[in-house]
Amino acid sequence: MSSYNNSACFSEATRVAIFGGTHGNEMSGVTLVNLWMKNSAEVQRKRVETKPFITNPKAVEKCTRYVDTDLNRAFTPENLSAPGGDGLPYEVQRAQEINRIFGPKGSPEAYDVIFDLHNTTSNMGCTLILESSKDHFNLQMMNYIKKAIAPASCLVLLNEHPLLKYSTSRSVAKHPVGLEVGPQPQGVLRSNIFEAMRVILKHALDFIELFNEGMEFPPCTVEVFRVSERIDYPRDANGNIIAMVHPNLQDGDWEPLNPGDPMFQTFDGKTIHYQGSGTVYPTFINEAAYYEKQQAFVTTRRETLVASAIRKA
Ligand SMILES: CC(=O)N[C@@H](CC(=O)O)C(=O)O
Ligand SMILES: [Zn+2]
Repeated sequence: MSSYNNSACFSEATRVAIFGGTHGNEMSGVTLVNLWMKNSAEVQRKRVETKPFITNPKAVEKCTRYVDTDLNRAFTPENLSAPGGDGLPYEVQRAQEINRIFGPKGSPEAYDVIFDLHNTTSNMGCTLILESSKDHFNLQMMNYIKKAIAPASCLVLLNEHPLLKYSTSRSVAKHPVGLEVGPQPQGVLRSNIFEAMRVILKHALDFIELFNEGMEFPPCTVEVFRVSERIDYPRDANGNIIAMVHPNLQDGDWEPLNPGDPMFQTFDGKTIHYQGSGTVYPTFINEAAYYEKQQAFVTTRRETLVASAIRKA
């Protein structure tokens, strides 16, 4: 019997996957997953079967983000149902395989939880990425992880923007969780970033184990940063970049950016100021992989979400 009025019930989360190499040049996730594929003792729990998995082996081999197209944008209904077999782009074929193994996306047979490990060149620290503000299981997990790693901090980025949301590898699972840790250059391993990622995974798996053992989690609140706007670099008529991230903004991920604050610096030294309507919290500032996506940073707004009590059905 539940001790709370409105507990949300979920079935036991026994099928859990850890994805690395969704982007083949993000080395902490690639390295941790390769390590756990050799010996998975560290990521197993009594009531959880954890499958470490390299999602884009060809990109890992070449140490590039992707081969044909970004795998972490490829899990659309169109791609997942596209006929064409060997004629399809490599990552679309791979998305279909991953959907067969860990999905099908949106079905009761899908994996319970998928952790997808990423690194960023931005100074974001530890960031957990959620795709839904209504997934109370994931919100409770975020609360647990934040408490477990304190006084170290770990922020939650919520991407449920109608236009800026994309079809991730982890979206195949019932409860998708992205883990983004930086700063770490592409193709480089940094021990502090690697260890931070490893610790978050430990707490996340401990949470799932406690849930499966029948622990009931009381209602709580979770501070999240909701994706609001994509900001591109200033460009000339030919589409070439004419300014860089301003030194005041560089490495200032999660720090408030107010209207009038410096945002870009042109090559001839002029400052371009932020023109928004209120305080925002920029993140993914100067991420290397986002030059091709015409994104200098994203703005977010801070909110507090309420998670209901949860327990095992
Ligand atoms: C730098 C990087 O790859 N970030 C991830 C974020 C995510 O997993 O949602 C991406 O753009 O796919
Ligand atoms: Zn990535």
